[in-house]
Amino acid sequence: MSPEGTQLLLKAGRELGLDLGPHIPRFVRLYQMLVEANRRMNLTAIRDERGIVLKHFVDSLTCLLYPGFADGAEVVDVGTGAGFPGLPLAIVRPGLRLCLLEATQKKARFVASAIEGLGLDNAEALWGRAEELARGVKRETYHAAVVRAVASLPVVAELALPLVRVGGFVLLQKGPEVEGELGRSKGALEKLGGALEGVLPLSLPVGGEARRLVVLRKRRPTPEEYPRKAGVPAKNPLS
Ligand SMILES: C[S@@+](CC[C@H](N)C(=O)[O-])C[C@H]1O[C@@H](n2cnc3c(N)ncnc32)[C@H](O)[C@@H]1O
Repeated sequence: MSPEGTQLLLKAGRELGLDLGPHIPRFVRLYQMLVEANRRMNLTAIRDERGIVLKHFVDSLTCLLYPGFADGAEVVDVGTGAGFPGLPLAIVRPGLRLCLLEATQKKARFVASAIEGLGLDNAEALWGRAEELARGVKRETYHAAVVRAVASLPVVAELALPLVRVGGFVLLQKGPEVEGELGRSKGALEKLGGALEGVLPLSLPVGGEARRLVVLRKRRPTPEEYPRKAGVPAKNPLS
């Protein structure tokens, strides 16, 4: 990463109230690993330095504007792709324990190698589908889930809420279009044992793009029939 990229990251971090100074070596290393991996495979669509800094690193860190992440919490990142938002969260918050879940094997392999390369002992990569994990060993295991750019709200709710313990939360990183999805998701949330806790509007540092953090609270155990089999939530969203 160039000196300009580093300065941009520091400035954006300050706008979020974060001192990223101590974490710069890891972000530089992650940047290098992403650029190198993108030469070999189609890992991420955003490939320019400014885009990686603002749209991947900083956008991921906006999750921390929600004050609910307590040290010691186990957090699952559902559909982490190349590691977002999970890797930046693991870097900046060593007290959290991140599980980065991804259905595509080559992406999960990249995330595992990034965790090793960055020396993160508070993160693990998991290759699998959320539906299968939530119907098995990881059901109602996590204190929280984070989800960015995976699917519409009812679909993501069915993937993430069953993985979270009663009392925990799901944080969805969304754009302003989520306002339209909210009205159509009440039935799905009710079926899954969840409820909308709130929507936090924010602007991405530096560029000012509009974002929304949507918080779902897990109120009751999710009925056994959810999530439905792998692929069904996306094909036939709950209503
Ligand atoms: C558009 S990418 C976004 C990746 C990352 N969250 C980000 O914002 O950069 C969506 C990812 O979710 C993964 N995914 C979709 N459905 C999934 C499921 N049911 N279980 C696990 N991963 C899933 C896909 O393989 C894909 O890598």
